[in-house]
Amino acid sequence: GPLTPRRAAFDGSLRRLRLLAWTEPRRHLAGYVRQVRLVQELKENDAKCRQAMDSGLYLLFHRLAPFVQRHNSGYRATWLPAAEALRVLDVGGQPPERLHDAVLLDCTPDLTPRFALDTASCANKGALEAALDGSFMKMRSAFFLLSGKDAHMLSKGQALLRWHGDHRFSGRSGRLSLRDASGSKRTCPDTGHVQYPQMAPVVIVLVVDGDRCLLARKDIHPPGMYSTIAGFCDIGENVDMAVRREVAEEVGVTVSSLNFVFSQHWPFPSSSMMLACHAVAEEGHTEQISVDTTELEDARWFSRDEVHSAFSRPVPPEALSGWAVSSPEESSQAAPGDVPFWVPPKWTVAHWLIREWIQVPKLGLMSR
Ligand SMILES: NC(=O)C1=CN([C@@H]2O[C@H](COP(=O)(O)OP(=O)(O)OC[C@H]3O[C@@H](n4cnc5c(N)ncnc54)[C@H](O)[C@@H]3O)[C@@H](O)[C@H]2O)C=CC1
Ligand SMILES: [Mg+2]
Repeated sequence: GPLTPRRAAFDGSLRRLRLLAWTEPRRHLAGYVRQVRLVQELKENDAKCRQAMDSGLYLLFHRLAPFVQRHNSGYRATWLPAAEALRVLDVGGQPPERLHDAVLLDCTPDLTPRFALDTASCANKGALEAALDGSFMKMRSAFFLLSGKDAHMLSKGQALLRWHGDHRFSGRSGRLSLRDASGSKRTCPDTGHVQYPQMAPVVIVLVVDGDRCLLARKDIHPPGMYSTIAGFCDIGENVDMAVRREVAEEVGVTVSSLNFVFSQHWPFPSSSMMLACHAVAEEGHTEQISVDTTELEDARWFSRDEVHSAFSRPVPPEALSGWAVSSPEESSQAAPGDVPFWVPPKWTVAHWLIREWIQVPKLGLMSR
């Protein structure tokens, strides 16, 4: 029969997952309404948005690489005031009008608008880095080195800047389309056709069968890492259809029930909306996994104990740096088998889906 997605109501444990969503605490509710309404106004009013750029805060990028600074023993994202952003443009030999290339991200509780600006027009990246005392880092590295909040804002900024770079021309007329002041849409000058920034919906699912869960790896993954099943939604599908199809396609297992758990924006390789679920394997269909080897290198059942010990082992650093790879050439060269089984690092949906299952023993039975 049809699957019924349900919002899982795990007390307490779901609160930790909210770390990934960055919703404002309740006490700021009235302020929150003012915040979102201001953002909406800036999206609709070009003159007001350009004016807001003079007093905004900026995250800088260079050819989509986010600017980060050393902080304590790690790194942090840096919000520059408009005057600083203008100084950087000046160092890069660019006129102040370039500030208007920025895209609107959000605004702070004290109603300061925040933007992302790509300094790609400044050819000398090194000069900018020297002037700023920091560096432009590849997103794949920055995402895992920063706090969750910083990683989220950088991935949002990069996603929006990338979208503009990839959608410069109208799909209707082929002419250069025009962005609005906030960067929240592009309009075709001939036809008036409007395009909005897009995310691709992706389902990601931890399939469980009693006391074991199904994990898989691709050949581009670093050695030893097994993750959850994931796949892009086909056009016209809902979440349950996509989960059911992806699991059947990739590992030949059918699932009988499904809990939607949470969602996350994922910047790699471009913008995805990860819809994270737990699903229960259909009884009698769990013994033979048939792996689609065009997509996966291996898939197998892991016991709760195996997964538990994977969480308690430190992740090898070389494995971590190879995690978010996009092509086999980029992936780590260590031979498989050298590294014991480990799960994807924090800030990944896969990590939280697996952790949640470990911490809530009855999870797999919730909607049976
Ligand atoms: N944050 C996390 O924990 C994880 C995130 N992911 C992400 O989920 C996404 C989907 O996972 P896959 O197994 O690669 O998907 P998948 O199983 O759908 O296979 C990828 C193939 O789908 C096709 N495809 C259909 N629509 C597409 C679209 N809009 N963009 C790109 N390809 C599309 C392409 O032929 C592509 O080769 C990836 O972007 C991956 O980075 C995957 C696992 C864990
Ligand atoms: Mg897949």
